Amino acid sequence: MCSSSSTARFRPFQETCTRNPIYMQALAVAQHVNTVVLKVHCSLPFRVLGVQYFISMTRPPKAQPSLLFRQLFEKESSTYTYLLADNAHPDRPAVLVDPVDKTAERDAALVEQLGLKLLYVMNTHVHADHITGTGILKNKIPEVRSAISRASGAKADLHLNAGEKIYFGNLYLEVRPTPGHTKGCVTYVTGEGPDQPSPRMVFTGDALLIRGCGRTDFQGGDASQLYNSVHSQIFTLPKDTLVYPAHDYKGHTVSTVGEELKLNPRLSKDEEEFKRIMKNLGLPYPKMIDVALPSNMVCGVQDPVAT
Ligand SMILES: N[C@@H](CCC(=O)N[C@@H](CSS)C(=O)NCC(=O)O)C(=O)O
Repeated sequence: MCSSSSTARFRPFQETCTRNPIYMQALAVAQHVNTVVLKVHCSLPFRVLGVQYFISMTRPPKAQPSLLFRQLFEKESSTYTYLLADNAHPDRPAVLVDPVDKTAERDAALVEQLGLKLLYVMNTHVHADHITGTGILKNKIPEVRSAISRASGAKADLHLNAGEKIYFGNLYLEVRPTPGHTKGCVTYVTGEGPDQPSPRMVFTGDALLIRGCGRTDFQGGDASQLYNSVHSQIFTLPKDTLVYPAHDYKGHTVSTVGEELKLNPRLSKDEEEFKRIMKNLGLPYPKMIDVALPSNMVCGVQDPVAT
């Protein structure tokens, strides 16, 4: 609301700007962030040299965010599955990242309830601890295409290469190679630009976990490679980028690049220290590894009768 103070004297905008360094500073800040418009007639009153000024900041209308986003959990393997869709597009096209066989029915039902058109089921890598839900989803929704990195060596409808953009409506995920946990690991990052989600979101699979990272002791794992993958492909993203991993064992749901750069107890160290930590993890092999690996090399169960 505008002030109704009778003592206030109003000066024209030009005059106040050129005569008053505080206004000049405020204007510089406003121009810097490029979203704020200064006016001299409303809100925040302040007094300089006995003259009452008023300043208000208004944001221009922002484009409606069109991303529909769901983080879903499978408790036996502590796996996160992510559903993303372009809500503003008439078809509401969608992608699923890292579904699990045990919760594939739930995911398919959610897609249907929300009226989405599922285009791709995208895996970040060949998982060793659970069977992917990709095959089951393909059986339930025949138009769906499975996707995984070419480097994984797994069978899929779509083999992804570094830098590729996977579109769902006007939104997209960019493919970034992040080997080290497995040789074919990739990370998916939401698009860059005014029409894409802000802040950006990164789906890191097992390369980067919240306050942790994927193990490097099988499937072509390599600690040095993982360290360099995360530092070059993930930690170079803006600090406010939201980090969504494929697993969490401690109840975390989301982090940021800035938070992990500073607080990740493994990846915030130098490479030599990181390699020492990874060598001494002493984790038992995943219980499901012998059934999960062969199944995931063909993107999961292909025949519903066999489930
Ligand atoms: N106990 C679980 C497997 C736990 C495990 O090894 N998780 C992997 C990701 S799935 S291959 C991992 O990289 N963990 C890193 C860590 O620091 O925990 C099971 O038996 O399935």
